[in-house]
Amino acid sequence: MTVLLGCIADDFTGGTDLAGMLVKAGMRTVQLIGVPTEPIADDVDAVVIALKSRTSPVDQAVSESLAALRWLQSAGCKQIYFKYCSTFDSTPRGNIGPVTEALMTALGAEFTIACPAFPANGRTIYKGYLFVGEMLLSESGMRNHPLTPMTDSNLVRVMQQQTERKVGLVDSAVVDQGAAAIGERIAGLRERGYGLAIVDALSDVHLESIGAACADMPLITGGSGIALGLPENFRRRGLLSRTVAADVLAATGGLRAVISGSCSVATQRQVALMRASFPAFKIDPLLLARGEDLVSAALDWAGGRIGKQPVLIYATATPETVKQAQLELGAEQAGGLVENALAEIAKGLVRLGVGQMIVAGGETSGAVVNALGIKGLRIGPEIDPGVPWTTTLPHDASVQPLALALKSGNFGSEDFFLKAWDKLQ
Ligand SMILES: Nc1ncnc2c1ncn2[C@@H]1O[C@H](COP(=O)(O)OP(=O)(O)O)[C@@H](O)[C@H]1O
Ligand SMILES: O=C(O)[C@@H](O)C(=O)COP(=O)(O)O
Repeated sequence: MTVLLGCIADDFTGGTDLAGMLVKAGMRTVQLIGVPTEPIADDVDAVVIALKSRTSPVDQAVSESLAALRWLQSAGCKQIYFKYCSTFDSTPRGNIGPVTEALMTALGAEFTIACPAFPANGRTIYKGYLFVGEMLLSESGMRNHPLTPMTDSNLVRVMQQQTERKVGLVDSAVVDQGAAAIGERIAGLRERGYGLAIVDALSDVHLESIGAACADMPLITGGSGIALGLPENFRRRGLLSRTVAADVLAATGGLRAVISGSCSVATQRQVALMRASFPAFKIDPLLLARGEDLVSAALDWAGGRIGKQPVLIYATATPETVKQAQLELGAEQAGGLVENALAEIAKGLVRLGVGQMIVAGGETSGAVVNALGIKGLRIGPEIDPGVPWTTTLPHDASVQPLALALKSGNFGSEDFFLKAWDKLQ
């Protein structure tokens, strides 16, 4: 088996976002949860190893990323991709800079790019400044993120704080001119001692040009956007088929459920719409803290209702309600209580016969995937930009695959929880 592209993602939903982009562009892709201990299937063009390293201590993020790199190198990968968030989520110390630097050193890479742009989801970069929709990153909701508040939109500055290597810029005027011009600018930067460049991108055409310009780089770093242009590089070299369908999943069946622990604006709208016409059960961290057995209550409730239509179990709440819970319990304890409860509920739902499940929220997805003991996911068709359907890789041939959609808090249209099922066979 030779895997063409090896990817390291700093969280689980970010991993499926990237994997979905690769599948959309024609690469058969699996996402592995952590560094695998067992061999993977032969029919795979790209592997994403999903870590939970976005906010872990720098040393831990670096050592886990290097362990992932070693596995990807042993699988024969021709190029390595480090995936982080399209809003460049990181603390001033890292982990984007230190992990990038460690991967560059291990790969002997003298230069790489950093490009979190994802225009389809409103993340664009202009003159090195990251925009979220109409707003600068530092004016968006990300300025209040509990773990990685982003208060500077200038990515050259942000990245330079996190790395010893000199950080430059490939601006949109150059990117507009296409791959050859980007390559020339990069060569110029390298001559002047730069080791990294933030690359502007405002459109998918830009992403494709950037992908083409990076064909020979041992390491690429970014959000999922620039993955759009990479498969074509492998096709041009005759390494990737133009005809094999990449998004085919094993058939799944069973009951349907949505679990939501995300309190992001997009998820709040999605939960409100689903609650209006489907059975819904709310998880309140304050009741959990008082020792109420909401896991059994939710499963008893679901057992009586779940059938032809999906059910929703959610902790999603407004910022005021979340703040109140955090004041009483502490942010970490409130989050942990909810994550544990939702993960136990996910296990119970599978026992009840759920075979198709949507999970909303990055941390929530991590908790659910770990509780279900999932080792890997085969990536299928896109539901909305950044969110594909996946099916669990069988760890035992007798176990039916589970269809899972791991939705980043900020992704997906308002009717995401209603329409997603139509994309399953
Ligand atoms: N009602 C609530 N009160 C306090 N914390 C909550 C509540 N609902 C969810 N949470 C916590 O908020 C965090 C949401 O993070 P996450 O799942 O990553 O979503 P997103 O992708 O939107 O950031 C989780 O730790 C979750 O347990
Ligand atoms: O690049 C992105 O925006 C996403 O793939 C991502 O990483 C989102 O993280 P969460 O919001 O924590 O799910």
